[in-house]
Amino acid sequence: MRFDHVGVSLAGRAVLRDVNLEVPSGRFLGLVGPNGSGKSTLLRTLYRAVAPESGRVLLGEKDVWRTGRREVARTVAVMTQETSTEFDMTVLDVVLLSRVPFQRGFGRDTDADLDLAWTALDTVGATDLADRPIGRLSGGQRQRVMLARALAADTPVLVLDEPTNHLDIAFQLELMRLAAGLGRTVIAALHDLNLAATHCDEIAVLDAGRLVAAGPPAEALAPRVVEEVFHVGVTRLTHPGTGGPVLVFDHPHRTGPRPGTNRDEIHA
Ligand SMILES: Nc1ncnc2c1ncn2[C@@H]1O[C@H](COP(=O)(O)OP(=O)(O)OP(=O)(O)O)[C@@H](O)[C@H]1O
Repeated sequence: MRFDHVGVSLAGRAVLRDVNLEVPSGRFLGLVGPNGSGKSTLLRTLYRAVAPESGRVLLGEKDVWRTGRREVARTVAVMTQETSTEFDMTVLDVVLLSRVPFQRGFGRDTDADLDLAWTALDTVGATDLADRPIGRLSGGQRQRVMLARALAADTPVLVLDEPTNHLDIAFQLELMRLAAGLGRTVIAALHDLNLAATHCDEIAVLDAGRLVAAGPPAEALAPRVVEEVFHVGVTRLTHPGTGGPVLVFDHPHRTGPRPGTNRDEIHA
C-alpha cells in the first residue's frame, strides 16, 4: 500500500499535504496524531471515501481511484466508528454484508460466506450476539461486530479507524494482538501510543495534515517527536517485564527530571 504525494482539501481547507507513506505487504502500521490531524481522512482516501486532490493511493500497482469500487472492496475491508444504518439488522446479517462484494448480482450467502461470518464472530467472541439487532448492542459489543464484519471480508488489506474505542482493556489488547498476527496488511488510526508502540510494526505520525515521522515505534514515537506533536510532556520508562519502552505523559510544564534520574530512560 502506498500513499504517493497525497493531498486532500475539504471545504476549501488543506487537510492532508504531500503525504508519502508505504506499508509493505503483511505489515501492521499504526497511524497516530492529534485530533483533526488527518488520520481518518488518509484512511478514507484508501477505501475510496475521500478523493485525493493530488497524488495517488496505490494498492500494489493499482491506483485505487482508477480501480472499480467493487474491486477495491474485495481488497480492502474497513472497520470505522460510523454507526451503521442497519439498525434493525441482526448481527449475523451485518457481518454477512461484508460478503456482498464477492457475490454475483443479488447473490445469496453461500456456505463459505456463512463459515467466514461465524468464524469472524467466534474470533471476536460474539457468536452469542448473532441473532441480536445491531442497534441494541453496547458500544463495545457493536465495535466487536464491526471488527468481525471486517475480518469476514477476508481481504488482504484491513483498515481500522480507532478500533479500540469503546473496548475494555482486555479486548483492546486482544484486538491489537489479532491485528498484528493476521498476516494481512493492516493500517490503523490509533490514539493509545503505548498500545500502538507495542503491537505495530511501524508507526506514522501525522501533525496538521503532514507526515512528520514514520518508522519503527521506538524511532517514530521518540519522546521528542511526541512532545512536539501532542504538546505534552513525555517520559520514557522501561517496562519491567518486557524491557520495552513505555511512554508516560504529563502536562508540558510539569514534566521534568526528578533529581538523580535520566529523563529519557527511567527504569520502572
Ligand atoms: N467532511 C468534512 N468537511 C470539512 N472538513 C472536514 C470534513 N471531515 C473532516 N474535516 C476536517 O479535516 C481535518 C482532519 O480530520 P480527520 O477526521 O481526518 O482527523 P483525525 O486525525 O482522524 O481526527 P480525530 O483524532 O479527531 O478522529 C479536521 O480539521 C476536520 O475538521
